[in-house]
Amino acid sequence: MSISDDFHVYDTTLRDGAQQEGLALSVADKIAIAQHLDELGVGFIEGGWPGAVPKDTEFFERARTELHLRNATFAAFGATCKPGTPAADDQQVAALRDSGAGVVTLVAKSHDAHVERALRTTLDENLRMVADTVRHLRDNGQRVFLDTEHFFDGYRANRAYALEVVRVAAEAGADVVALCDTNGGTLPRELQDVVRDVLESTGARLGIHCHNDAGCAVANSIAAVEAGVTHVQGTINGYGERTGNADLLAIVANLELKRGMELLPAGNLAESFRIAHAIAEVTNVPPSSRAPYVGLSAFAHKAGLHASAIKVDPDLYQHTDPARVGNDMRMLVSEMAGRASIELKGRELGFDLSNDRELVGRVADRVKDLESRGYTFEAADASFSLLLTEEVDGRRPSYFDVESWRVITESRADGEAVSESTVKLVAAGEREIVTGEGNGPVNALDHALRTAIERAYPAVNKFELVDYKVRILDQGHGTDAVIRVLIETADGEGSWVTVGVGHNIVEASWEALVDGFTFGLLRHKEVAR
Ligand SMILES: CC(=O)SCCNC(=O)CCNC(=O)[C@H](O)C(C)(C)COP(=O)(O)OP(=O)(O)OC[C@H]1O[C@@H](n2cnc3c(N)ncnc32)[C@H](O)[C@@H]1OP(=O)(O)O
Ligand SMILES: CC(=O)C(=O)O
Repeated sequence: MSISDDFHVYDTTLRDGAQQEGLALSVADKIAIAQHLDELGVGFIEGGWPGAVPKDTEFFERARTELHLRNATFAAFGATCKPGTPAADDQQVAALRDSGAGVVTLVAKSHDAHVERALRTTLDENLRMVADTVRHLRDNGQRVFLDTEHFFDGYRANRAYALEVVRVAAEAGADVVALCDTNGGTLPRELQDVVRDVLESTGARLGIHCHNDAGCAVANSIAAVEAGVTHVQGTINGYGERTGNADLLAIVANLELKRGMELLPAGNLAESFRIAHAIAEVTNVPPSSRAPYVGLSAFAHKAGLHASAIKVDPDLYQHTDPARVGNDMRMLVSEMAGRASIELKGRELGFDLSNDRELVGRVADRVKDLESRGYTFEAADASFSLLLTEEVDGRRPSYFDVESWRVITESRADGEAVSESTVKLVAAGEREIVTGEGNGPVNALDHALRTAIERAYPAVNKFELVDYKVRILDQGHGTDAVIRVLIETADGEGSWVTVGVGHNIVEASWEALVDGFTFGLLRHKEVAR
């Protein structure tokens, strides 16, 4: 049974979410996602369409033994029986019956044109298919929910018939009839009027299933709840066919935080950020940084004026406390920063700048100047931290003095190109002249630099370049344009990003590389020698 039957949080990531372009889930992926969903505390997990999609059939088989759900109940999704076929003789209905799922969610036509043109049957036969299939599964001891496909378009075309489908399903024993905005084109006020009418006309328990084609899926779902539905469907990260389904985490956060409803087990809303990102890892679809509540940018502040108000009270520029969904407020330092942005970012990085107005102003001016030359600090916290340390201490943190570096790339007879670099520097009083080889110039410089300083600073062996991004800044200039390089370095416990800018891609990379190593040594509390 679900946590509370009064209100259903119904997740369809594994079925409708998997209908998203570019998303392909293995059975193991589906099992991993189901575990996350159960941990989050949704009431129902729609696992797929057994009998139609072989992977989904296998998922239900394996789920029976491999998953021990604490909060959720599995729902198997599938269509009503075929026209002219009794439900008891329909093979696909049999697969739903045999899936072992406690709930079967049937999809049924409720739009007359779909019945006549897509299903190619009569309106009465469709009603028979709905009633027969619901009764058959109920007799098998399963709970039945019914998704009324294209309900809102169907209601517009033929209200009496759309209502009749809801009535017939409820009378046959469907616990919930979910009204589907399948094409996602309905707007909130109209949707709310329709939901109210269906509730009054049929008395059935209603649910809502929205798609985001008009950008209104979450708003429509909330509007439906406000009109009286007690079952809401959606997907994590809004995955789904075309523009996606309603984002379930945004719906739940809105209802819990703004309507005072208790939908997840106590405290679990704060797991939203972690679970949205963990599921994105499994789907291998980069999470949208601008997703409401759980996006990395959802509570990131860039404008100086915003920061100055946030310094007084974060609520002045945030609709809710990010901690309530497990997210964090972040200050972005850029050309749009003012003194308050610098002060708050400094605090985030461990510097108390509150009493040094002049220093903060100087840092803001330097950031604006550097950004006008192509640097970006909002993505390169580590370079900003070095800049700040330089202003606070009066000198840039430095662990080695570079005399010179050079790199050549050679194309060999076998067609392979390899790079070789030489780095000359002084570290801990010793002059080092080191060569490094690599499959590219940055790789060769990385090898030479770490070899040159590893004797003085062994921590450098933990550093690894995990990401490298290049961007041409003034695209009109072609190959002599200004280049920006962002390098992400990791040490097994965390990662940091540094920036370099130059007309030469290797020069820009070298600057980012040196900053990356310098910040890493600072992070490891190495003492400059
Ligand atoms: C709105 C939604 O997202 S609903 C979920 C949709 N999901 C999917 O389609 C994913 C899984 N689908 C599949 O694996 C396949 O499409 C299947 C197995 C369901 C059907 O495959 P096929 O039999 O090859 O036919 P096809 O894919 O062309 O589907 C159309 C058939 O389904 C029938 N059909 C469509 N809707 C329904 C319904 N609600 N109830 C019963 N039959 C239906 C059509 O009448 C047509 O039948 P016909 O071939 O006998 O004329
Ligand atoms: C059932 C379903 O996924 C829809 O109508 O959109």
